[in-house]
Amino acid sequence: MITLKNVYKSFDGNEVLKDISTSFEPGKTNLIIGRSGSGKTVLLKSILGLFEVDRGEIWYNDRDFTKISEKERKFLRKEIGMVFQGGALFDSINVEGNVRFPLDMFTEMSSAEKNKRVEFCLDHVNIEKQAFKLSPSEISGGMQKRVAIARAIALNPKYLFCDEPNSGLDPETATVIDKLIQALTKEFQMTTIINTHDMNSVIEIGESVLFISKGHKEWVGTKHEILDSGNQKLDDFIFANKLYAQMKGK
Ligand SMILES: Nc1ncnc2c1ncn2[C@@H]1O[C@H](COP(=O)(O)OP(=O)(O)OP(=O)(O)O)[C@@H](O)[C@H]1O
Repeated sequence: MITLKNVYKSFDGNEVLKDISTSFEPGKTNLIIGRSGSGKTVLLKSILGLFEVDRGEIWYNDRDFTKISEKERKFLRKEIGMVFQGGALFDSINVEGNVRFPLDMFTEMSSAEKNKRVEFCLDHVNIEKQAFKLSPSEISGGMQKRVAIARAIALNPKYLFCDEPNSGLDPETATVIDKLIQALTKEFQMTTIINTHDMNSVIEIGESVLFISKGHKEWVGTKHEILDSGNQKLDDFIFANKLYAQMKGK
């Protein structure tokens, strides 16, 4: 569980996050949605500790990230997996090398143990053995995302962060990636937070959806509640997409 209490963040007097309090539960895909510039990335980076917040608390279970020492932060970071926008694989190393990378960096595992873990992770994201030796540029965009997910779960994280995980993918492949993240979240009981613009993701895997507008928390609910939220800003955001306007009869 990750819990935020009254989080504020500003840049040069420009308040980007305003009094955000919310929680993200384990075993669930927790989505953060909002217009471009609403503060989603700043929020994600603040939770990750990549930005220091001005005020407020960020709890990872019983640890307040804003209060713990740098040593404790380093330890906590090992419990976090990250899927970056665009995948961010290392192109100079092959598929299995990308997944082995965090194991080389952060564990004392033997070579055989690492091989086993790499195979386990790639198998979990349905990457076949023939692709293990290929370089990222030799595989499709959807496969690259799956390898990025395999790398993110390599250290068996308690917390998984995904920044626009299906950007640049066709809708069908995007759904495969969304469902894969959801399945892994359940299997490993991770607290997963996903930044997305994609209403299809909301409808597919929006078990908990946080809508932010101009840095404010506007609404939290499930995909089942979102079409009838009664929140005007959320309606304006959702129904800007004609398909959802039709679903609602607008
Ligand atoms: N490092 C920074 N320095 C100054 N201002 C920043 C910084 N990062 C973000 N901002 C500002 O914070 C606001 C929110 O940006 P953010 O990137 O969080 O939006 P977003 O909701 O993620 O948008 P998008 O969906 O387009 O990625 C913007 O006004 C942006 O200019």
